[in-house]
Amino acid sequence: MYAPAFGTLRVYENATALAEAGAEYVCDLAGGRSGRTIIALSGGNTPKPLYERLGAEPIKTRMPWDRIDWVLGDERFVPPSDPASNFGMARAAFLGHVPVPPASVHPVDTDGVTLDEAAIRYEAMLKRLYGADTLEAGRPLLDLTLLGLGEDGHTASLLPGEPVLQERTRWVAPVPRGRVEERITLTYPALNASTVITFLVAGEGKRAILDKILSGDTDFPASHIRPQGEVIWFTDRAAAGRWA
Ligand SMILES: O=C(O)C(O)[C@@H](O)[C@H](O)[C@H](O)COP(=O)(O)O
Repeated sequence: MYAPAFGTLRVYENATALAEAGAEYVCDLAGGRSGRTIIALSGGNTPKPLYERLGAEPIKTRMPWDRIDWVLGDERFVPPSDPASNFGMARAAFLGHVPVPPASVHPVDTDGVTLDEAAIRYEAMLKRLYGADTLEAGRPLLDLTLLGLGEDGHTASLLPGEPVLQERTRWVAPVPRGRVEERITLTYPALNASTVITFLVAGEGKRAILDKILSGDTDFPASHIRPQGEVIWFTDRAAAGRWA
C-alpha cells in the first residue's frame, strides 16, 4: 500500500461496506463528543446509502440527534421538493424520519431570493452557528464534513476553472449557471475549517481521478482540501485500484 499525498485511506470491499463503515463513523464521532456537533452533508449518489443507514436501526437510536446541526456543503438552487435538491435527498434518506429538532436542520433558503442572496443568507446562518464573523485558527467551523469527488476532480461545487476556487473571504459563494446548473457552495476557507473531512469515493469511474489526487497531483479542486484537522478517504476497492 502506498501513502496518499494527504489524508489516510480506508478501503472497503464494496459500496455497501463503505456506507456501513461511513455511517458507523458518523455515529461514533457525534456520540463521542460532549457538546454540539456540526456536520456538513454532501450531495451526489455515493452518500445516499450512508444516509439511509443513519436513519435506520441500529444506528438511528444511537445517534445523539438533539446535539447535531446538519448543514450542506453545497446545494442546487432549487427548492427541497426538486429531485436535484441535495437537502431533499438527505431528507428523504434520513432527516425526514429521525427525531431531529427542526431548528437543527439548515437547508438553503431558495424561496424568493437571488442566487447571491441565498449564499449570503447561508453564510449568515453559518456565522450564527459559529458565534463569530471571522474564522479563527484552531477553532473549526465544522466538526465533520462529508465530501464527494467528481470524475473531473471537483468536490462540493468547487468546480475546475470556476472563480469560486479563488474565493478567500466568503464562506459561501454562488456558482452561476455554466457547466452546471446554479448552485451555492461552501468555499475553501469554510470547508477547510473542519475538524474531519471524509471523502466518500466509490466505483471504478472514480479510480483515475482518485489515483491522481492521492498521488499528489494538485491540478484538481479536491487536491486543495486541507482541513484544520484530518482527511479520511473512504473508498471501495473499485475506486481505490492500486491503492487497495
Ligand atoms: O452536490 C453534489 O453533487 C456534490 O456535493 C458533488 O460534489 C458530489 O459529491 C460529487 O459530484 C460526487 O458525486 P457522486 O457521489 O454522485 O459521484
